Amino acid sequence: MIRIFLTGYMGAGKTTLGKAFACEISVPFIDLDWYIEERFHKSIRELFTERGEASFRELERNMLHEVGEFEDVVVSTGGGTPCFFDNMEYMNGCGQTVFLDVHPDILFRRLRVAKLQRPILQGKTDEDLRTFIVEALDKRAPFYSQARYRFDAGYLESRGQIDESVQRLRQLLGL
Ligand SMILES: Nc1ncnc2c1ncn2[C@@H]1O[C@H](COP(=O)(O)OP(=O)(O)O)[C@@H](O)[C@H]1O
Ligand SMILES: O=C(O)C1=C[C@@H](OP(=O)(O)O)[C@@H](O)[C@H](O)C1
Ligand SMILES: [Mg+2]
Repeated sequence: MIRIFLTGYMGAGKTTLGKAFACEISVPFIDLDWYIEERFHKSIRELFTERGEASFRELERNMLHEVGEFEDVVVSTGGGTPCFFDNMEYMNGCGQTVFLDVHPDILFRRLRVAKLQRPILQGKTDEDLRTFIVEALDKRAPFYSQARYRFDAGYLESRGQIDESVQRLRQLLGL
């Protein structure tokens, strides 16, 4: 049985790599954000706005427990998932956890063009965004570092790099 959780900051590549990796090893893929959006018929952005973050985190935990029961699955979590409740402990208890480690400069480059979909980054100037990423990584590091594996996901800019990363992840996990 294969149950893998990909964790890491926004823009680390959890969705991109998770999807390609699951396809490569022929295991169903679940992106926790998409799973939540389908279940509630709302975007993550709407759920944040309507309920507030605390309530979003509760439903995120509930949905994590739901997908954590699936057998043979690659799950891409949301960037904040490991940092609330005992979510990290839960994931370590039922599957293999991977922290996608990416340098803040690369995260900044990716997120400045993809911040609209992410409620937490809304309305930030470039300067704000850079500082915000560095500070958030500092706060979240104690959670991400509890993942069993650490993977350098700084190379996802082209199809070729994604393929190469998929193979590297495969080796890391011995699959
Ligand atoms: N070459 C690139 N140039 C700009 N943005 C990129 C590039 N590659 C990926 N991104 C962006 O970086 C983010 C990383 O991918 P994603 O898999 O969504 O990360 P995560 O799920 O960890 O938040 C995406 O939002 C994507 O739009
Ligand atoms: O870091 C966070 O707190 C969040 C990350 C997002 O997922 P991605 O990391 O896939 O962008 C999404 O769950 C939500 O916007 C909150
Ligand atoms: Mg994602």
